Amino acid sequence: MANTAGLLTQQSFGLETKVIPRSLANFINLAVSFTDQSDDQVPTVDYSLLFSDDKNERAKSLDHLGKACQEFGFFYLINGVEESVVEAALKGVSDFFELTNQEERSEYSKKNSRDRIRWGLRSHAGENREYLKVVAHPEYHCPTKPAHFRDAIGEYFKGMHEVELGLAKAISRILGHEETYIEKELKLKAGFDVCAMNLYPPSFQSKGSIGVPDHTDPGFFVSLIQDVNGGLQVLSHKGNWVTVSIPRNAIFINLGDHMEILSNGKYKSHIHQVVLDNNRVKRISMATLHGPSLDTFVAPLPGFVDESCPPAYRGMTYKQSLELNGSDEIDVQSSLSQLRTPLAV
Ligand SMILES: O=C(O)CCC(=O)C(=O)O
Ligand SMILES: [Fe+2]
Repeated sequence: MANTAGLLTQQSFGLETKVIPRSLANFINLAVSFTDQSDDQVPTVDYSLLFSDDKNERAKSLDHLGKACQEFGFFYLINGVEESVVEAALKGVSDFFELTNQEERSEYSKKNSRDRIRWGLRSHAGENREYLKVVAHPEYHCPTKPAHFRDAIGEYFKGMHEVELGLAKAISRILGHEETYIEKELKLKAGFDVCAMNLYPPSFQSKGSIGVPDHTDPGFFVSLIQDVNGGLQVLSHKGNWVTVSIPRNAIFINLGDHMEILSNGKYKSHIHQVVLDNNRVKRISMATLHGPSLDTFVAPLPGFVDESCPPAYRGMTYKQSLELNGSDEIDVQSSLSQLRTPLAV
């Protein structure tokens, strides 16, 4: 049997793969930073400092977040959601895949384009994962089995929604606006959030080494947690694939397509992929795509557009952009390449 959610962490050292206790994750992450290309070390942002009463500390951490958004587009967030809530959510997802049988899970296979819960099993050369997608916000949908699954992931969504509003405030300030600017522009209080809970390899076997092919995600940002490190890679500004090794008590944040559109390309949505490790390690991830409300018209904001910087993206509602390629809302597929105008860089 593979590892239990939240107990073990896997790190890759060169060609060798080791499974290590989660409690050693911080230490190992430090060790890895010496062997990684330090230029591409993922920044860490302390959520609590963004709202510090100490003016200097707050200004310093807002500046750090601004740089993380502009120079990376992704970062580890600490002190956002309590570790026990994250652990319980991952355990809930693990239980969903372990304590239900495939027939029960397949009840959530595609029924129609308005599905609010959807299960799928992909096992071919281009994609290898089993997933459960649920709409987490503005209404929360979730299978009722196993017991505690709904509550465990519901607590995580509640915490992450607060963090989403907090990050919107912080980024609004960084951009020189009043703090509810992004929240209002994206109508985040009615924001459309979808969570993809993924199991790799699907049913412990895969056909090929790709878990999820390279892609970007729509929305404001994606928050991601995982039970073992290794597998998720993000393409940095410098063109390097960086392995996402989430420190203990942190959440990985990757800006989404609609932040790139809103900022007229100042903040980029980054390509990422999941690479499997020859079926040797079971991995669970929970990727939540935090989006604007479905009726929000998203286009580059006036502050990012002028004569020397014309709009590099076409505007449309979030719903239209999710359906542009014939996908359903719950698929949360990117349409960024179709939204870029010839002026995009
Ligand atoms: O499983 C992961 O680490 C990432 C999954 C992902 O990128 C997605 O569901 O959009
Ligand atoms: Fe993704």
